[in-house]
Amino acid sequence: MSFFKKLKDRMFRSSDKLGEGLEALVNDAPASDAAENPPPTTTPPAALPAVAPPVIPPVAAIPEPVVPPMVSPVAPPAAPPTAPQPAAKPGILGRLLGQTAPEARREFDDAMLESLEEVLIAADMGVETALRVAANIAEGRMGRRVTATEIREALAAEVARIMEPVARPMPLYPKRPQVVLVVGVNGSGKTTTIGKLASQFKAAGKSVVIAAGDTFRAAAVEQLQVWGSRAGVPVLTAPEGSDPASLAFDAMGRAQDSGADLLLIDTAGRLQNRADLMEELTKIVRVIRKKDPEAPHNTLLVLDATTGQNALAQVEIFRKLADVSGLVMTKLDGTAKGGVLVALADRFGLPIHAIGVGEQIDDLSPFDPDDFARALVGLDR
Ligand SMILES: Nc1nc2c(ncn2[C@@H]2O[C@H](COP(=O)(O)OP(=O)(O)OP(=O)(O)O)[C@@H](O)[C@H]2O)c(=O)[nH]1
Repeated sequence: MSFFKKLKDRMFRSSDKLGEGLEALVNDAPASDAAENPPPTTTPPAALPAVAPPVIPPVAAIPEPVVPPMVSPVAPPAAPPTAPQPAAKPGILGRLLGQTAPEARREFDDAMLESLEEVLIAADMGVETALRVAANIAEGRMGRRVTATEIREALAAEVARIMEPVARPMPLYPKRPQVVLVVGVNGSGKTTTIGKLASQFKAAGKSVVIAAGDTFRAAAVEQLQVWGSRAGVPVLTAPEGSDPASLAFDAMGRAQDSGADLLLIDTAGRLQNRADLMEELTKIVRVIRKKDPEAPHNTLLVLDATTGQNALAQVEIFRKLADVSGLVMTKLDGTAKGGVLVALADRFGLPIHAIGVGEQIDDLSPFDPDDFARALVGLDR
C-alpha cells in the first residue's frame, strides 16, 4: 500500500470530522441560499432540456494547485464562474453515462466564514491558525458561490502552504556517531519511534546503536530491546534506577569505538517533576559533550497527535527543557485531532521530520506537506 493511501485511510477520523464540517457549510445553507440548492433528487425544472445538461467537471478533476515552498499566502486557483448553478439531476441519458448531479453551491458570506472558522477550530487547528486559514480561504471568494469541494481544495492548499517550510527530514551529518536525543512525555511514542527510526536507518545501510536512557521504567527498557531486536540494532541498557547520563556516556563510547553512524538515546518523560527531568536531560547532554562537544546533533521531540492542543503546551515545555531541533508526530491514525499539526507548524515553525500512523515498524514516514494536507481534508492525491 502506498504511504499516501495508508495515511489517507488511517487519518479517516481527522478527515471525516473536517470533511463533514465542510460539507455542512455548504449544504446547511441559510434558507435563501438553500432555495437555490435543492436536493439533488429534485425533479429537473420543466424548462430544462430533457437531454443531459452540460456536465460541470468536478473540481477534484482540476489539476492540483502547485504550491511552491516558502511563498506568501496565495489565493487558491480561481473557482468556476459564480453564476448560480441549477442543481438539477442529469437526464436519463446522463445517468446512463454515469453523470452525476452538480454539487450544491452556497454564497461565501460572513456567516459561512464564521462557520468555517468553527469547523477549523473543532479540527484542533487552534484559534489563531484557524482564523488566519479561514481568512485566506475567504479572500477572493466573498460573495461568490462555492462548492464544498472547492473549499476542501482551498483548505488543502492553505494547509500545505503552512506545512511546506517545516517539512524537513531529519538532517544527517558526516559525523560519527551522529547523536540523536529523543525526548517527549511518557507514552508519546518515543520508544516506538526510536525502533522505527533504527530500522529505517539500518535498512539504509547505517550502523545504529540505541541507548535505553529511560532507566526508571524496566518495561520501557524491555520494549526498546524488543524494537532493537526487530530492527537488528544493539540496545545498550543499564540497571533499573541507575543514572541515565552514565548510560549515555557509555553508549557514546561504545558507538565511537564501533564506528557507529548513529546513536539514538531514549529518555524518560516524567513531566510530573520538571526540575528533575530538566536536570536529567542537562546531565545527559553535559556528559556526551565530553566525548563530542557538538552532541547531541538532533534533539527530537516526540508528540502524540491524540493529545490535540496539549501538544502545543508540550512543545513550550520541552523547548525550555532541551534544545529541541525537530518534531515527530505519532498516532495520526485513529485520531480526529490531526489538525493540531497545522497549529504546531504555524506557531513554532519547528521542522517536522516524520509522522507515525501505526504501531508497526514501517508505520513511520517522512512528513510530506501535500500528502498530509490532502489526507487531512479527505481528498485524493
Ligand atoms: N496507533 C499508533 N500507536 C502508536 C504510534 N506510535 C506509538 N504508538 C503506541 O503508543 C504506545 C506508547 O508508545 P511508546 O513508544 O511506548 O511511548 P513512550 O513515549 O516510549 O512511552 P514510555 O515508554 O512510557 O516513556 C504504544 O502502545 C505504541 O504502540 C503510532 O504512530 N500509532
